[in-house]
Amino acid sequence: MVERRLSDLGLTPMTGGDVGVSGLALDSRKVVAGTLFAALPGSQVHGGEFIQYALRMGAGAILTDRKGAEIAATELAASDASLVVVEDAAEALAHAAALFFGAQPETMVAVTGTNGKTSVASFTRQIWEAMGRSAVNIGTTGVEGAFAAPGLHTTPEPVTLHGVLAEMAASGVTHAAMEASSHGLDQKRMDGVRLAAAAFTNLTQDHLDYHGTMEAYFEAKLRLFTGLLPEDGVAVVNMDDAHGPRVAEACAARGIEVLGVAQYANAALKITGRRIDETGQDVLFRWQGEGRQVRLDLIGAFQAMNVLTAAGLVIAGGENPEDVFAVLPKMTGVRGRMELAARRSHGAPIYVDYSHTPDSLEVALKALRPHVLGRLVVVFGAGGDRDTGKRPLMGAAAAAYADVAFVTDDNPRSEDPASIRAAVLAGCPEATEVADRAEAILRGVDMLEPGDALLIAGKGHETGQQVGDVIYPFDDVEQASVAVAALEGAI
Ligand SMILES: CC(=O)N[C@H]1[C@@H](OP(=O)(O)OP(=O)(O)OC[C@H]2O[C@@H](n3ccc(=O)[nH]c3=O)[C@H](O)[C@@H]2O)O[C@H](CO)[C@@H](O)[C@@H]1O[C@H](C)C(=O)N[C@@H](C)C(=O)N[C@H](CCC(=O)O)C(=O)O
Ligand SMILES: Nc1ncnc2c1ncn2[C@@H]1O[C@H](COP(=O)(O)OP(=O)(O)OP(=O)(O)O)[C@@H](O)[C@H]1O
Ligand SMILES: N[C@H](CCC[C@H](N)C(=O)O)C(=O)O
Ligand SMILES: [Mg+2]
Repeated sequence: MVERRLSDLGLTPMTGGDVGVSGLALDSRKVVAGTLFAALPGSQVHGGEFIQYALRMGAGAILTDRKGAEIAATELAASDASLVVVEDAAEALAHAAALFFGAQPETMVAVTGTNGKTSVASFTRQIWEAMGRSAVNIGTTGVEGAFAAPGLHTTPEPVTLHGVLAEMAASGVTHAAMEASSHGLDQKRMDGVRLAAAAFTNLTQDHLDYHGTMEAYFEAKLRLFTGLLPEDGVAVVNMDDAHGPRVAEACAARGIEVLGVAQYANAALKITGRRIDETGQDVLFRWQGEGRQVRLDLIGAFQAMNVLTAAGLVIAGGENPEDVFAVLPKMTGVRGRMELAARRSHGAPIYVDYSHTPDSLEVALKALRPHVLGRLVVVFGAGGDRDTGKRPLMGAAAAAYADVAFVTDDNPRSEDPASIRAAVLAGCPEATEVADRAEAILRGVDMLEPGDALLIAGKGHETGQQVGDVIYPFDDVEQASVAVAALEGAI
């Protein structure tokens, strides 16, 4: 078993010796003899409350802040475990985890923003792979690519993160693109990652339950550029977004090179034209003033922005731009993002998309509109135990950009599903309420006529419907086919 001294992890004990620790844990329930337990402040409770249990399980060292040390003062005084007290225990843990596990892929990039992180991370990995690199993307969909692991968090906590980074580096992965969620940035989950580049996609309303205000939400995202990206790193910034120029300014103030991406504003990588067709789009863009054309088999202008943002990250990571542009036509859509899930026999398509914010619902519906001759139907809901303010705004987006809307459940979690639906319906009073998601999908599919299209929004790649603490198996893509088969009698 690997043992590392506290000093090798950048930690100086206040009491006790420079002991060796055999593992790291930020959850007391995972402590075994010899572990360093990091007692971090939480949103519900301070981890200091659990120091007593960690000590009972044989923790060799405790890392915490002054408050944590105060909470467990009696137990700590009675224990011979080493105690490290720092101002910011989460940050210290992130760096300690990076040192404990040691290796990470040589080239790592990160992407933040309200929408598009998973898509950009996946396209970045796809570009690297098409260029012959051993690459992964890490985020909402787990670890995908040359190394696979299931995901729990969009940005995993540092012990899990660095454990998996070291494993993938040992197995030969050299390139990784990861999602930086606002929770992850705020909780310093990825402070120990060495970044070559970082991207910003956009900022619109989400997660105000956690951050309180849009400004605090933005500040959390900005940390990627002001706190994590080193000065020799490159920032890839969507200059069309209202917050893009602020990200660029913050980078410039630190001497960080900015590579802008845009379709409207000025930028190094700029989309200048687009022709859409049934299966995708031909995109004209300029790179440092020179025009180019690329074919993308992806639906939606936003996907072209995501692909170019990924191209920017790969270029920023040191690859030759010509080689990068040459592989862009190979990009395939990300599971559950504008995925063609099924078709009625008369041709009407059914798309599944992970839009679960007001902006992404609007973006997804607008992206489909030019492909639809008849009516655009949407089935959607809003998650429980999440930002409540976004519910009527999602309703309003559906009312404005779809012709017919069904409001249903999407992971009500601990909340009363009917009141979530009522909050959504406040924004789209003409929508039809159908509590059961399978039934809502069936009704959406049933009403499709030739020329119509259905968007099933909100769950994307998810395979469960969480009601209370129970996750029932549920897959929108599968339900789309089930509905078509049920209606057309061909299972
Ligand atoms: C709101 C939030 O981000 N919560 C995360 C946070 O928990 P917390 O601050 O609420 O923790 P707490 O319950 O107050 O406990 C404080 C500390 O005591 C520890 N503890 C707790 C109980 C115990 O018995 N022993 C113990 O040691 C906890 O591990 C924690 O370190 O730290 C925990 C440990 O890392 C996370 O598991 C937990 O994620 C929860 C489960 C969660 O749902 N997070 C979501 C909202 C999230 O992070 N989402 C973003 C993506 C969002 C997006 O962009 O769409 C993500 O990156 O996945
Ligand atoms: N660049 C973009 N601008 C606006 N909307 C987008 C963009 N990219 C994707 N979307 C929309 O947002 C949805 C989620 O996309 P994606 O999973 O890539 O985002 P994410 O940031 O990883 O989300 P999460 O925070 O839940 O992990 C998509 O299904 C699509 O509807
Ligand atoms: N990462 C997002 C996922 C939301 C997906 C949607 N299906 C929901 O449950 O709200 C969140 O935790 O807010
Ligand atoms: Mg994601």
